[in-house]
Amino acid sequence: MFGDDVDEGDVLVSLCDLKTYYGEDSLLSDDPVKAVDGVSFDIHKGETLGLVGESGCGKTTLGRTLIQLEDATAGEVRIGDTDVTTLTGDDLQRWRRNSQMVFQDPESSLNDRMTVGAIIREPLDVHDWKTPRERRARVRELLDTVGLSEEHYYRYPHQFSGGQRQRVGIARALALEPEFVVLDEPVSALDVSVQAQILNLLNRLQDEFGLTYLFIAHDLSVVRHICDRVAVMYLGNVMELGPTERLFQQPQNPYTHALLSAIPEPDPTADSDRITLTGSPPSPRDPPAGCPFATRCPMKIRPPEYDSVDTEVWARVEMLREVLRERSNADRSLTERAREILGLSSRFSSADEVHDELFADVTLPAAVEDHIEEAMDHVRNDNETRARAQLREAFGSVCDEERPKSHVVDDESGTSRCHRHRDEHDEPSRSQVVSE
Ligand SMILES: Nc1ncnc2c1ncn2[C@@H]1O[C@H](COP(=O)(O)OP(=O)(O)OP(=O)(O)O)[C@@H](O)[C@H]1O
Repeated sequence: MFGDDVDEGDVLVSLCDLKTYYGEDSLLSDDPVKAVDGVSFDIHKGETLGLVGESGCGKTTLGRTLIQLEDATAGEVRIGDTDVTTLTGDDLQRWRRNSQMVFQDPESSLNDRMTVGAIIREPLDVHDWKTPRERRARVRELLDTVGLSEEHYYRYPHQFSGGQRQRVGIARALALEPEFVVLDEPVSALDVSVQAQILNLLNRLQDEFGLTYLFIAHDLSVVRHICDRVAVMYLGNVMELGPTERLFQQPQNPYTHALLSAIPEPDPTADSDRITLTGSPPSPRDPPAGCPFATRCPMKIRPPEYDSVDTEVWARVEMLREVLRERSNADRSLTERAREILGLSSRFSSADEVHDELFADVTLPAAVEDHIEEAMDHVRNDNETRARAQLREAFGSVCDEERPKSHVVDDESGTSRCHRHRDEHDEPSRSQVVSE
C-alpha cells in the first residue's frame, strides 16, 4: 500500500468548507453548478487519499481547486498558515510548483506536436528553472526515474503506448519536485496489465520522493488496493472519510453502503443483499435542501408515526416524491408544451399513470393514502409545487430539512455525514433496507 511508513498526524493540506461553483457571479447567481459544496478534511503528509463517487459528483473540480487550477468560490485550502485560495503572483507560482496534477487520459493530455523531452521540460521553462542545459539534464534524469530512456527524448507522444504516455505525464508532473500530486484517474484509460505497472511506479515514486497523493478514481478495487484513506463524495459533499479497510468492511454512511454494494459480484449467483442505487443524483444546480443523499437514501429517517409502514410501501411514497421532483427539474420540450397547449395528453399530464404504476399493487395505510390523494389532486390541478410541499410536510423528516453534520465514526477519526449518527436515531445499517 502507498504511504506505509508515514506519521499520520502530519497535516499537509487542510480544506475548510471549500466551495467551487460554476456559473456567472457564482454565489450571487440564481443557480450556479455547485460542483464542490462545503468540503472539509485534512490530507496527511505522505499518504494516498482516495476520492471516489459517481460521475459528476465533483471529484475533478475538487482536485483542480486544491492545486488552484480552479478558483474556489468560498472556504479555504490551508497549507501551514497560508490559505492558498488567496495567493497571487509569486506566492501562487510557488504553490503551483509544489502541487501538480496527473490527468486521466494520456492520449489527450499531452501535446502531440511537442517532443516528449519538450513536454517534460515545459514546466521547467515556464518557471524559469535553472539554466537550459540543467533543464535538459533534469529531463533525462526524469525519463530514467519513470522507466523511460534517454532515446525517448526526441520522440512524439503518438509513437508511445498508453502506459508510456502516462509515464511522460508523471515525469512532467514531477519535474518541479512537488510535494503534493493530484492523480485524476491516472490508470483508468489503461489496460489492466499496464495499470499495475503504473501503480507500482507511483508507489515507488511516493517512497522515493515523499510524495502526498490525492487519488481520484472510479475503480473501487484499485482504491482499496492502494489508498491509505478514502473520501466518498456525493453531489459536491464528502459523505464519509475513513481508513480504507474500515470503510470497505464497515461502511458507516448510507451512501457508502450503496456505492459499495453496487460493485459487481465476481460470482453472479452469489447470494448478495445488494442495496441498489435507484434513480440518478439530483442536479448540482438544485441540490436537496437537507441531506444531499436524501432523495435516494434507502435508510432515510421517517417521521415516527410512519415507522411501522411496510418498507416497500414507504419506498413507493418516496419514489412519488422523487418523480415529482424530477419532473419539476425536467426541461419540457417544445413538443410537450405544444401538446399541453392544444389540450393533448403529454408525459406531464400522466399523473394518474404514475400513481397507478407506483401504488396499484400495494395497500396503502389510510393515513398515508389521504396525503397521497391530496397531493395527486394538486398534481391534477397542475400545481406540482403545492403537491411537493404537501408531501414534504406530511412525510418529510430531518433528512429533508437539515444538512447533516460530520460525525466521528471510528477510532482513527474517520467521519460520516448522516443524521442517523445522532443519538436519537438508529445507526445506519443494512438491516434497515434489506431482510437478511
Ligand atoms: N467548467 C465547468 N463549467 C460548468 N460546469 C462544470 C465545469 N466543470 C465541471 N462542471 C460540472 O460540475 C459538476 C462536477 O463535475 P466534475 O468533473 O468535478 O465531477 P467528477 O466527479 O470528476 O466527474 P467524472 O468522474 O465524470 O470525471 C458536474 O455537474 C459538471 O457537469
